[in-house]
Amino acid sequence: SSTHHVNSFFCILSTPSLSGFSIPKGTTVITNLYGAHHDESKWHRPLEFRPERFLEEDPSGEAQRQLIPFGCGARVCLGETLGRMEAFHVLAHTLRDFQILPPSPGHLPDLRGSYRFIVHCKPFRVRLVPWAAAIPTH
Ligand code: HEM
Repeated sequence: SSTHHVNSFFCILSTPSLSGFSIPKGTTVITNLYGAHHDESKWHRPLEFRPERFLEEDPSGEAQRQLIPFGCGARVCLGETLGRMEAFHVLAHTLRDFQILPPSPGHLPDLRGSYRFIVHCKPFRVRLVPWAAAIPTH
């Protein structure tokens, strides 16, 4: 959920305190999106792969309250609508047309990211098998 490891850098112009912390004018502040998305006080077992937590009907509602991959507030990502639309279309079309399989059975990618300004996953291979090839026609 955090492709951006951190948000933009903000320079404090006049706010004397933020969430109870005094921050001197002129301080550069970098918010930690990865930290916000892995905070155990906000997410139930944040490191566990449970995609269902992002469904609207998830009873805990944690993702609805805590997920901020595009940042928030005055400097929220300007491309959020486009980004969401693109991600939806690319994923939906890929999953509609292909089965995504590991290169060999049980050979799964390493899910640990490589953390720079943007989180990258380590290079891995998959096999894209067209559904048409898997479904007999008669
Ligand atoms: C999955 C795709 C994307 C993600 C996860 C993403 C995430 C972010 C994040 C976290 C920020 C910083 C927000 C903050 O500091 O509070 C940001 C800023 C920004 N993003 Fe995106 N973004 C995505 C796609 C795009 C696209 C497609 C565009 C443009 C077409 C775009 C344009 C911008 C701009 C202009 C800003 C700076 C806004 C500002 O500082 O006022 N982003 N984005």
